[in-house]
Amino acid sequence: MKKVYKALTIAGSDSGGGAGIQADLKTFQELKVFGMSALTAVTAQNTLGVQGVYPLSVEAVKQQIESIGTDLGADAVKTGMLFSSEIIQAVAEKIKQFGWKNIVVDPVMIAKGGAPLLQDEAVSALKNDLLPLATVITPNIPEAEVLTAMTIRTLEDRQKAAKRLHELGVKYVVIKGGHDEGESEAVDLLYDGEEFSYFKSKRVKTKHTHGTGCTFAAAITAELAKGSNVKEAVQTAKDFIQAAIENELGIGHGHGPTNHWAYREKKSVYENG
Ligand SMILES: Nc1ncnc2c1ncn2[C@@H]1O[C@H](COP(=O)(O)OP(=O)(O)OP(=O)(O)O)[C@@H](O)[C@H]1O
Ligand SMILES: Cc1ncc(COP(=O)(O)O)c(N)n1
Repeated sequence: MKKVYKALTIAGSDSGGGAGIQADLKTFQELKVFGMSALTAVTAQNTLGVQGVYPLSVEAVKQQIESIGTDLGADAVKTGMLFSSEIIQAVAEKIKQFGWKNIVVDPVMIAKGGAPLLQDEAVSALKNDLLPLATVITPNIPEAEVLTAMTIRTLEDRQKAAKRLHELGVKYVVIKGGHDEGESEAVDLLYDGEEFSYFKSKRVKTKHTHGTGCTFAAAITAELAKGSNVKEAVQTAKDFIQAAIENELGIGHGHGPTNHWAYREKKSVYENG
């Protein structure tokens, strides 16, 4: 029988469909991976901002993961908005219990509009409990600054931050360059503990970048689930997010979502000649 690859996202719901579990599940589907989810919080959210945050109980989070772990299993796991230290500890415990591999941690802290999606005191739980289990971590520049307690201005700063994150036990560190706005290219840096690799693309001038981080990390997760190595997975994720940003949908009145089906359409153009 044909192997079905499966990925689990442990994250918050974005009612607007551009970020959070919605972005993750759409991305998994586009990359032909069966998507499953454990919700940590429900947000009332649209392209204009976050109107409400409703965390779930630790018990509810644990039980969802338990339901998946005792039946379906997962070839890769992504974490997104985790909200509190209690939820982070429960997630870490369950990942260990089921012996899951290919763990992608997107350390979501603040939504683009400024709404906090992680409590301040939860940063140490993230560092101490979850990062040692992570295969890949994908902070943007502000998140990397919080996790390393350093200011990041130059590429050398980013390299230094990546080394610090690697010391916390993460195998591969990707520090994304979406926030490096003065540049004409969007450059993501990957550190594997020995060397740095750079993934570059043309920076798109657009305000429709809601959920880029979630989508990028979900694409890495899907590719790891299918057996790609981390470098290959990051390259596919970079191509996926570039297509999703370039082919904007232009919906909503604020910062709109990216186009999750653009990569598939672009690929089929190539494949069909
Ligand atoms: N304007 C842009 N043009 C091209 N690529 C971009 C642009 N903005 C972000 N990216 C890419 O999108 C991915 C996500 O990067 P970013 O730094 O925006 O993450 P993020 O801030 O966590 O996203 P978000 O918080 O919006 O979900 C990276 O691969 C980055 O290079
Ligand atoms: C539920 C949830 N998870 C993650 C994000 C981050 O995405 P962004 O920074 O693009 O708003 C979000 N807005 N909502």
